[in-house]
Amino acid sequence: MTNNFIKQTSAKLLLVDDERAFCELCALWLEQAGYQVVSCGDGQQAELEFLKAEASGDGFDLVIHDLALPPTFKPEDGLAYLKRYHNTPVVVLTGHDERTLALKAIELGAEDFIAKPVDPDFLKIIVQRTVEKHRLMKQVQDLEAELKSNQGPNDELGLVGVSQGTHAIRELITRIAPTQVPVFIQGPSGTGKEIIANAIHGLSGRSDQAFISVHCGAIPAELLESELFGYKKGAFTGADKDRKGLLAMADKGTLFLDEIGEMPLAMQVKLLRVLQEGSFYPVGSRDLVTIDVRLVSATNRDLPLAVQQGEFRDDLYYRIKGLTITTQRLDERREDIPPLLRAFLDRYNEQHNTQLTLSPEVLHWFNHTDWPGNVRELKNTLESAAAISLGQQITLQELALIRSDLMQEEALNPGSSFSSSNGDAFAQNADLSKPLEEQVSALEIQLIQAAMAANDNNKTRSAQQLGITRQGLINKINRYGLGL
Ligand SMILES: Nc1ncnc2c1ncn2[C@@H]1O[C@H](COP(=O)(O)OP(=O)(O)OP(=O)(O)O)[C@@H](O)[C@H]1O
Repeated sequence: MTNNFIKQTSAKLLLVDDERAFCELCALWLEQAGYQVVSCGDGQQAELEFLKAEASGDGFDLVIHDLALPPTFKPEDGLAYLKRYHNTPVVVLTGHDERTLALKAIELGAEDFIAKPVDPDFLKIIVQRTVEKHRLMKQVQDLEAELKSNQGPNDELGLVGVSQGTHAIRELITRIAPTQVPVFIQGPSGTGKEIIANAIHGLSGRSDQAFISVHCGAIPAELLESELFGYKKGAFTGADKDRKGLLAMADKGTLFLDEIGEMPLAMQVKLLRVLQEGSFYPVGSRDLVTIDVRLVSATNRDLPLAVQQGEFRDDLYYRIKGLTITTQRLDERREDIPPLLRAFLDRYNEQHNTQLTLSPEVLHWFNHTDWPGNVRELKNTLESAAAISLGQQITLQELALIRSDLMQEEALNPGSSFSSSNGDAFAQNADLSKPLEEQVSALEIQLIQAAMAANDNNKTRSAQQLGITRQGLINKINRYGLGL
C-alpha cells in the first residue's frame, strides 16, 4: 500500500494546453494529488520537453494533451502530435461534442480521453488509472527481460551464459553461420565447442541436411580412413559390403571434425586433398565421390604450437582455420555458472518430471568451486546430485555424497559448509533465551541473504530457490529492512 502511494504520487506528467488559466488550474489539481506536472502551451514546446526528459533518463509517465493547439487550432492537426510520445501513454482533452475526434485519437494510440469542461475528480481517476496501468505493464516487461537475461539467452543456439565471452561467441555464430566459411573452434575440454558447431549448422542454410560429427581422437588411426572415406566390398578382410563413409554422409551438410589436433599426420594429408578437391575415392574403389561440405573443426590443443612442433600440417591448419572461435575456461567466466545451473536444472526437471531446486548453500558451493572440467563437470555434478536427491531441494549433505572434496573440506573445517543446513548444528547453536519468532526471523534473514548472495542479488532466482514468489521475497526484504 505504502509503495503504491509513493509510486503514484511521484509520477511525472506533461500537460499540454494553450489555455493558460485552464492549464494552471489542472496543474494545481494534479500537484495537489501529488503528481509532478510540467505544463506547455503548444505542441512543439511540449515535444521538446518530452525529448529533454527522455534524454535525461527521467521521462514522463503520462502526457495529457489538448488537440486544438496553435498555430492551426485544428483538432485534426493535433492528432498528428500523438505519435511523437512513443511508449508513453497519452490522454487527450477534447471538447464535449468531439466524440468522433476522441475515438480517432484512441484509434491512433491515445489511452483515454477527457471531455472539457474537466471535472477534477474524473481527471484524477483517469490519470491514476492510466499511470498505474502503464507502471504495471512496464514491471511485467522488466520482469520478463530480467528472467530472460538471468537464464542467459537460452535460445535456439543452446549456448547458455551471460558473460561477455559467451555473448561474443553467440554474436560470431549468428554472423558466420549463414556463410560457407570454415570455422575453427579452440578451447579447453568441456567448454561447449560441440554446441557451437551444432549451432553454426542449425543457423546455416544447411540445417535441413546432415550434421556429421567425427571424433578424430576416438577413432583408432587404422580405422579413420575407412570411417571417413567409406569402402568398397572386398577392399580388406571383413569388408563384406560397400559402406558409405562419414564424408559422403555429410554431403550438402556440415562436417564437424572434433579433436582434429589428434588426427594422425598420414590422415591429415588425405583430408587436405579432399578439402582442396572436394572429391575422394572410397577405400578400394575407383569411383570418385564428389562432396560439398561446410567444415567446422575443433580442438583443445594449441594447434599453432603443434604446427611449430611438426605434429600438425601447416597447410591443413590454414585450410581449416577460416574463422577462429575461442572458448574460455568456466573459471574465467564465473557469471555463466548461475544461468547454466538454472538451464541444466530446468532440463533435468522437465526430463524427470520433478521440481527440484538447489539449497542456498549448494548454490553458493557451485558458484565458488573450481571447475577444471568446465561446463561438462558442472553439468555432470548437478545431474548426479539431482539423481540421488531425496527431497524437493538438493542439499549440501547430498552433494557431499558425490563430491569427496566437499567431504574433505568439511572434515578439515567442521561446520563451515554445512552450518546453516545442518539441523543438529542449528539446534546446538539455538539460543533458547530468545523467543521463537525472533529466532525464526533471524534464520529467515540468513537464508534470504545467502540466496541473494548466491544468485548475484537476483530476486527472481533467489525467490525460486527459496521456494517463494518474487513479491513474497521483496516483501520480506522490505519487512526486515535488508536493503538488498
Ligand atoms: N554454454 C553452454 N550452454 C549449455 N550447455 C553447455 C555450454 N557449454 C557446455 N555445455 C554442455 O557441457 C557439455 C560439454 O560440452 P561440449 O561437448 O560442447 O564441450 P567441448 O568443448 O566440445 O568438449 P571436448 O573438447 O571435451 O569435446 C555438454 O553436455 C554441453 O551440453
